Order: sequence, then structure tokens, then C-alpha cells
Amino acid sequence: MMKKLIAGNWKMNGSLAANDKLLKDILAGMGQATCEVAVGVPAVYLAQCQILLAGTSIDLASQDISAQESGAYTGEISGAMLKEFGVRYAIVGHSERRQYHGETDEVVACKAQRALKCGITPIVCVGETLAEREAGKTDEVVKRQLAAVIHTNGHCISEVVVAYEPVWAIGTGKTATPEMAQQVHAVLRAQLKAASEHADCIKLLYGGSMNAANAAQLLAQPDIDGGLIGGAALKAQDFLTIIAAAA
Ligand SMILES: O=C[C@H](O)COP(=O)(O)O
Repeated sequence: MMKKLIAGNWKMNGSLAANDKLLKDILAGMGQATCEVAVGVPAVYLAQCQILLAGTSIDLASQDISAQESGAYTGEISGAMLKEFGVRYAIVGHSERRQYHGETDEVVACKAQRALKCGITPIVCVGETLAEREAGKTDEVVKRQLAAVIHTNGHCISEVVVAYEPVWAIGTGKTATPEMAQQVHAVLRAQLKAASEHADCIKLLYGGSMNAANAAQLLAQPDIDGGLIGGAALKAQDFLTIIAAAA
């Protein structure tokens, strides 16, 4: 059976002191996790976290990756640079990147492609806004977002991780019910099956106010293979409870 993946996304939070304490607390409480665990840290802390996580079972993730290989792209961070800091996963297309940085489906697809070329697994985020859900467009939106990634990446699609994150559930405390999340995950799985014979091995994460109290129910759904955790990933005990729920 596929191992679940619990990935924290710290977003723009942390400090040298806070990161040190958080990771040490998580490592001390984790024991032998039976799921895969990763933390997506701000780029400036990759070096610090690489050292703290060396030789542990927690993988490092970046919160973004440049679609470009190298060159005159001020402020961007390339896949090759991320690799030097031991990055295994790159979150791409998070709704906050789409909303505040104008990332289109095509840019997200190119970022996923760049990650794969660098040996980094992209965690591709898709999800509808509240207005889109209320207009009955959830399936259409997530399928459009995923289609761009499938189109650009061809057979390599089997190497990505997909995270369904309904925008209205992110940081709001409003979680999709397990049934709502499963329904969308089933749509995504079917789309992936049409594109790849390995679709059953592609991890589909749920993200959006997943927490210590609701993780077990969400993770029990047949097409939910893990979680992308924001706020609850900043509290060691909550994150540990979610990890335990994924066992
Ligand atoms: O990447 C993580 C998601 O945006 C979820 O964030 P949240 O758990 O704070 O709602």
C-alpha cells in the first residue's frame, strides 16, 4: 500500500530560533513514522533546516521553484539551487502564489516540469474559490488546473504529487468535509487515470484547515493519500498528531 505523505507548509512564518525548536520538538516526538513527512520552509531557512534534518526521516520542501533554469531572473530560486540544499519536494501553484503573484496554470505546469527535470518532486496545488464552488464549477476548475500540468509533463505526470486545496478552506478553519474532499479527489484520480497507467501510485493530498482533530477522518478517505498542512504544521504537537493519524 502507498505510504501517506504529511507535508507541512510553513508559508512566511518562522525564525532561526523558532525553526530550531519546532523541528527538534517534532523529531523528538515522532519516533519511527510510518508515513512520509516533509516540511516546506521559507527559502532563507533551507540551509538551517537542511542541517537540522540531516540523517532524519523528515524531507525538506521548498514553497516555490523558478520555471527558469538560470540567469537574469531577480529574486527567483532555481531547481539546481534547491537541490544543493537537499530539497526533495517543491510546492508549486499554491493558491497564494496564483492569487498574489499571478501564477497561471501554464506557469504552474512549467514549474512542475522544471522541478522534475531537477529531480525534485513537485507538489502541484489545485483548488476552487468559494465563488467557483457556489457556481458549481469545482470539478471544472480543478480539472483545468490539473490538465495544464498533465499536458506539459506527459508521462512524467506519474512522478508528481497533487494537492487539492479548496481556497475557501485555507487558513479559515472551514475544512471540506471528508466526503466533499473525497469527491474531488476521485475526480482528480479519474483524470490522472486517463493520463497515466500509474495513477493509483500518484499521491493526492488534501489541504485546507486540516488539523489534529479532523485529520484522521480526512485521511481515511480512499483517495486521500496525505495532507498539505499550513497552520497546524507550526505547532509540533498538532503536526505530530496528524502524522500519527496517517500511520
Ligand atoms: O499549504 C497549506 C494550505 O494552504 C493549508 O493551510 P491551512 O492548513 O493553514 O489551512
